[in-house]
Amino acid sequence: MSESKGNKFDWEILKRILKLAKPYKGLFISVGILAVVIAPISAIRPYLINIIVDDHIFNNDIPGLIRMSLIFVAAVLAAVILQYIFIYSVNLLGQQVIRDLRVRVFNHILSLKLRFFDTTPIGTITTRTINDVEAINNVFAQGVVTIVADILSIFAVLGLMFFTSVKLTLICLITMPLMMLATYVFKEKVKASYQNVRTQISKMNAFLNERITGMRIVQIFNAEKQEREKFKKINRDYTKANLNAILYYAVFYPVVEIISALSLALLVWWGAGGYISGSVSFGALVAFPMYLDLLFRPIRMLADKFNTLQMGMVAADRVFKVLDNTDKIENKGNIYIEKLEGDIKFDDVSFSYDDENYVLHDINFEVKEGSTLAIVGSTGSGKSTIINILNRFYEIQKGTISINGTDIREFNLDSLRSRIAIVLQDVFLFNGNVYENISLRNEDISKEKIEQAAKSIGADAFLENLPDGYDYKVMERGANLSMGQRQLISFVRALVFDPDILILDEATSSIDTETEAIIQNAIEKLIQKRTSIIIAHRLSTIRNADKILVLDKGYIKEFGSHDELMKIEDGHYRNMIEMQFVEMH
Ligand SMILES: Nc1ncnc2c1ncn2[C@@H]1O[C@H](COP(=O)(O)OP(=O)(O)OP(=O)(O)O)[C@@H](O)[C@H]1O
Repeated sequence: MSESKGNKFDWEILKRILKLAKPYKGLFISVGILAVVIAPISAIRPYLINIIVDDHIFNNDIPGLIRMSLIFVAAVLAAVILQYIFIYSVNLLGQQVIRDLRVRVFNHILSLKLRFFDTTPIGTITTRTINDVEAINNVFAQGVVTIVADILSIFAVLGLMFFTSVKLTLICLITMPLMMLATYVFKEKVKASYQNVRTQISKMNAFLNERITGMRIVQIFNAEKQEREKFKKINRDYTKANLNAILYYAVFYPVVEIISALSLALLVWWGAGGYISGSVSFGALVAFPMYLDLLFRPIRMLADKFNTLQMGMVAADRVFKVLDNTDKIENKGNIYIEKLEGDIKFDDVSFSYDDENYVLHDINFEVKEGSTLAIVGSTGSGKSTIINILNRFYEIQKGTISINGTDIREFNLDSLRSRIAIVLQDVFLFNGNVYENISLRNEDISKEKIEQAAKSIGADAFLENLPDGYDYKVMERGANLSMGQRQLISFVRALVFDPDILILDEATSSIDTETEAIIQNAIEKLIQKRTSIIIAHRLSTIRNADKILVLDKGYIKEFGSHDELMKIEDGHYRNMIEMQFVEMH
C-alpha cells in the first residue's frame, strides 16, 4: 500500500476513502450538486447590490428597488438554507461512513491472531478504532466536498467580478500571489506543528494508560514523585506543541488582514479614479469590497481544510493498514461438531511464537477421553503454550494435534472453540452484573441455567452472598470482587457452556482455607466426566490427575501417573514434589 507521508498527496488513499461512501452514493451525489448550486448563489449578493445602486437608487426607481431588495433577501435566505442542508448532509455522509468503518475495523480486529495483540499496544488499537476513524469523517465533512465547494465559489466570484469590471478585478488580484504564498507557508507550518501535537497527545495517552493500569505498582513502590515529574515534562511538551501551532495562526491571520487591506486600498484608490473618469460605476465600487471578502475568505480557509484533509488521509492510511492485516487464524476446516469426543493427541508438536525461538519441542502425549491430565513444570517451561495451541489461539509449525484422530485444523474453528472451555488463572471480568459476566451476554443461557451451574459446583452460596446476589454489578476487571469470587465466576462461566474439554490454569495465589475448600470442590466437579487438562499447582489436583506431564524448557521430561513418576529415582517430578511439598511424605 502506498504511504501518505511527507508532502506527497496520495490519490490512492483518497480514492479508497471515497469508495467507503459507495453505499451512500445518492447522498454523495446530492452533496456534490448542492456544492455546485451554493457557489453562484453565495456569490450573487455583491452583484445584486451593484444593480440596486446603479439602476435603482441612482435612478430613484422605488418599485424596482423594492423588487430587487426582495430578490436580495431571497438570495440570502436561499444561501442560508442551502448552507444548512449542505453542512448537515456532508456531516451525515461522513458520520455514516465512519459508523460502518468502526464496525468493520472492530470485526476485523476480532478475527486477528492473538499475535497481533501481543505486538500492538492496546492504546494503538483503541486509537485506530476511535480517533483515526473519527479523523476520516473530516475527509468528508471538511475535506473533499467542502474544498471543491470553496474552489467553485472562488471561481463563481471571480466570474462575476470579471463580468462587472475587468480592471477592478485585476487590481484585486495584484495581491493574490502574496496571499497564496502566505497561505502555502502557513499550511506547511501548521501541518508540521499539528503532527507534533498528535505525537504529544499519543505520548500522553500512552503514559496515562500505563500508569493507571499499573497504579498499584506505582503506589506500592512509592514511585509517585518520579511519575509526577515525568508527567509534568510530558505535559509541558504537549502545551508547547499546542502553543506552537497557535503561534502560526496568530501570525497568519494578521498577515491575511494586511494583504486584504492592501487589496482594499488599491481597489479604493484605483476605483475612485475610475469612477471620476467614468469607467467604473458607483455600484461596482460598492460591490467590489464585498467580492473581495467573498474571494479571500475561502482562500484563507483552504489552507486549514487542506491540512484537515491530509490528516484524515494519514489516519485513513493507518486504519487501512489494520484492515489490510490478514494475519488471521485460518478457518478452512469444515467439520462441525455437536460434541467433541475421543482422545486428545499431540504428535511431534513443535511451536514458536515468532517462527524463530521454539518454546515447545517434539511434544508427544495423549489424554484419554474423560481423563484428567495435569501439566507441571517450572515457570516459562511452556505449560500455558500447550493450552494456547490446543484451542488454536496460535498455529503450530510442526506436528499435529488431533482429537479422536481428527487434526484440529479440520474442525471449523468456532465449532472447535465452542466445545473447549478455558479457565485462565487471571480471570477477566467485564463491566456488568454477575449473570452477564457468566453468560457473556449469550441469550441462550438462562438465569436458571446459571444458578444451576453455580449450585452444581457449590458456588451458589458464595455468589448469593454478594450485595445484590447475581445482580451485583462487577466493575471493570472485577476490581470489586475477591480472588476466590472471581475464580468461582470463571468456573461457572466455563460450566454453563457445558464444554467437552475443560482446560484449567489453576490459580497460584493463596486464598483462605474456607474458600480454598470451595474452589477445590468446584474443580473436582468441573473435571468430573470431562476430558480435562490442568496446569496444576495444588498438590491434591496433581495427585488426583490420571496422568502428569512434566515439562522443562519446552521438552517433555516425564509422563505418567503420580505413583509411576514418584518411583523414578532422582526423577524430575519426584525432586520437584519433594522440594515444593515437603510435607507430603
Ligand atoms: N505471547 C507470547 N509471545 C512470545 N513469547 C511468548 C508468549 N507467551 C509466552 N511466550 C514465551 O514462551 C515460553 C513459554 O511460556 P509459557 O507461558 O507457556 O510458560 P508457562 O510454563 O506457562 O509459565 P508460567 O508458569 O510462568 O505461566 C516463555 O519463554 C515465554 O517467554
